[in-house]
Amino acid sequence: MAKIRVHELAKELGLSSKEMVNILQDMGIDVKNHMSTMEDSQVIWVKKQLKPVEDKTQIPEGENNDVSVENRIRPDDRPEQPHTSYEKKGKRDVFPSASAPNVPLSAQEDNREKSGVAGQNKQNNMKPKRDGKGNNMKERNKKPEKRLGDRDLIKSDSVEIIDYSDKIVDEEKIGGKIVKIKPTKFKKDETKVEVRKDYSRPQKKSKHKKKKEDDNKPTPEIITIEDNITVRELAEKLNKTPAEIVKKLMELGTMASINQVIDFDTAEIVASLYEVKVQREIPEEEKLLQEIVDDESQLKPRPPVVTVMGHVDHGKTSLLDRIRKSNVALGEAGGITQHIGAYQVNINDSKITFIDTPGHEAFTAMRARGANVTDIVVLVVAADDGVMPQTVEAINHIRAAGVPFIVAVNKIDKPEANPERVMQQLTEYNIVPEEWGGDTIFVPVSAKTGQGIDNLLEMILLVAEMQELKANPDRPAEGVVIESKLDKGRGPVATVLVQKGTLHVGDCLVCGSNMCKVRAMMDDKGRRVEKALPSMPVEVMGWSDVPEAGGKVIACDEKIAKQIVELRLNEKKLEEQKKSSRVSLDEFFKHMQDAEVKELNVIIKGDVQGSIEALSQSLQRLSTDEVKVNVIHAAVGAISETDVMLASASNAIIIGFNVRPESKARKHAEEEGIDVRLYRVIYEVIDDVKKAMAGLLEPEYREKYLGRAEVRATFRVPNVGIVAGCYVVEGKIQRNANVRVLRDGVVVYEGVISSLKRFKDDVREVAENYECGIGIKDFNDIKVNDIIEAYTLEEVPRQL
Ligand SMILES: Nc1nc2c(ncn2[C@@H]2O[C@H](COP(=O)(O)OP(=O)(O)OP(=O)(O)O)[C@@H](O)[C@H]2O)c(=O)[nH]1
Repeated sequence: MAKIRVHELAKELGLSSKEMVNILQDMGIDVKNHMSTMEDSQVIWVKKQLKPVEDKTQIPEGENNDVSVENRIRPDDRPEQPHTSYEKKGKRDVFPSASAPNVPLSAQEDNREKSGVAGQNKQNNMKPKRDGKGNNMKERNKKPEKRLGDRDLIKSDSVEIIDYSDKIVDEEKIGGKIVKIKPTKFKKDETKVEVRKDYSRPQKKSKHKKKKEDDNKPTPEIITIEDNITVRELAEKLNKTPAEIVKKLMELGTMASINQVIDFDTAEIVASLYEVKVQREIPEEEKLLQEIVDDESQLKPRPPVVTVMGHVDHGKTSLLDRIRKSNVALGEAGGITQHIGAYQVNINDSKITFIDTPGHEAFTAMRARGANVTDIVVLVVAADDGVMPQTVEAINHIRAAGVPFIVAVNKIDKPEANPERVMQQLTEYNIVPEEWGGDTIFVPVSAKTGQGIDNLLEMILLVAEMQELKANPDRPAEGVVIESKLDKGRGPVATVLVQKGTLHVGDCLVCGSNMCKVRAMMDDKGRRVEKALPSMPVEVMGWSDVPEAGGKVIACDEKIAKQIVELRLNEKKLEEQKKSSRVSLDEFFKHMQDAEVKELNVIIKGDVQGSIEALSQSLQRLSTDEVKVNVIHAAVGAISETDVMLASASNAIIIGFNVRPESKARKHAEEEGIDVRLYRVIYEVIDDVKKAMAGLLEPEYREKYLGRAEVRATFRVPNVGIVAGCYVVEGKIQRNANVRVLRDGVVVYEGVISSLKRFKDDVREVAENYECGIGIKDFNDIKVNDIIEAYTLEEVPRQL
């Protein structure tokens, strides 16, 4: 049965997959997601429903300047039809029908008869059956126009309808075949329409075969599978033979052997062919550790977690120190603060938690590990220096994370301070102060004198209030490791920022493949504490090993913790064997086809601002309806480790234009599997990205010269052809090499070696100054004195 996937149909109709799924579900068609498949008859019906009504003048010029042919709008020149609720203005019906939908059925019938398409109509019990027997062969053999999406429909030799309904109220002509449609809802149980592609007479089943089928176990209604399953296992679950499943997969265009592993989505599609629902088996870890869903009523306000970012020397550390010390100076018990990676301050009965490691390295490193700890960012810009490269870098990091921020204009005590200039400069990055009509809070401060610090803290609380930051304190704790170290006296120690629940001494924690029975906890002032509430940083002792910074911490039962650690250790081993699955330009198209990626995030580093801007604009202009190119960061300078971290956190590729990665960054990129591409010509970048978007990015090949042989004699070998008796004059000749035949310095043929022999023996290689017999595939015009040049093609990785 011809199938079309929802995302294919969406593409054809110029809709996003999500829109298509929604529309189909609204129409009552049973589709789960973009990978779900639809029957021919459903596709035709849907297309009819989505038929546009406007004429070509309604298509705005340049509305769709998409490069892909499928997305180009073609005017619909059919008669006007009534609007349906699913009409899309400006989108053409890409399935031009030969039949006029508004023409009465009888008239269509006539047309068909005239065109000789319809053949004998057979009444088969209550199933009106229409086939093409006796049809005009010309019509049948005529190659229909090929269009994406309906290729399967066209491919069929004939289409036969078996409709159990009383009345057929619509029909469609496909590639010379008539399909009758009953436009009822297409929910599986409701529809009774079956479309058969096979035009041959239905074969009677042999009694023997029928009996065998009867013996078969019934097809289950629902099966449960994990993320992957072998074809054999799937067959067992579906009570089918593995061969049948292999065949089904082949029909779907997937060649799989019985023992091959297929993914969940593919298995789901196969199962849907038998109308079997598929449930995902819950992973072991999820079974052990069920996520606690907090009820809205249990949530209580929690302090905001703040990170300070900005350009080097603009005063991040000074500001953090000033805030911490001024807070201690306010007479808090506990005395001198100690550095544990984060601290809390009290302002008017409210608390603010500051992450004590300034800069976007820490911020993005956390995010790269999936830990979004920051609620608010304070962007420090020195009033005497203005916006600098790292300021811009920080802005991009903040935006990529989608975190609200406040601008602290620092060093206002300096005579040369010019806060207005900072405000002006930031407008270039769409950061506009509130007093100028924008929505960003700017606070002038001096970390040196303490001026404006209280105001800054109040503004932080204000932003926090607007965010309504809440957490449930009455549940087992969850948090994140901010810093960790191996302490000589105390063993492995980690600063944990509690995010949900309350952490108690004596709790059992897991973090990665580490466990901790909390022995003792210290707050940021070095005092022992028994418990830690949400947004509170505490130093935790009792770890089995040093947990990784950025690691997620979960409190649970000790027995469960042990099982989880064991599971994770096993997974870690498997992970190491697997290759990283990060987005690379080469793989982008594959992901895109799977509709996993619709956005290509790009980081651009270049030598001069001008070329970066040009490149950035050109790349963004490549965005189409389906694929968006996002330049998440563009800056002057070498590719740094933080760029790699940002790429890792945002699943981006890095484009270096006339710059190289720093050696640390290169190493990091390799470890993380980040695609770093270096270019010297702008159009090459654009070309590659374009190709990746169109799925055409081929690896580059470089020719590697092997050697030359001179033809000294030729022999005719029966059943083989002409073989050249040669002498290797330079280098070597390899059996698997590509060759070109040179005659008087001119290439007369290029091909591959079909045989390489030393005397009577087949050999893999013949070295310089040896004789050999060379046969060239599909080439017999070899002559004495010809030169055979051998070379191989080496794939040149496009990365780095
Ligand atoms: N006059 C004046 N100097 C300041 C102020 N804030 C910081 N400084 C000085 O600026 C210099 C840099 O301050 P830091 O706090 O180290 O800056 P940073 O941004 O943390 O720098 P890195 O840690 O190197 O990125 C130091 O000499 C500070 O004393 C301020 O408000 N006024």
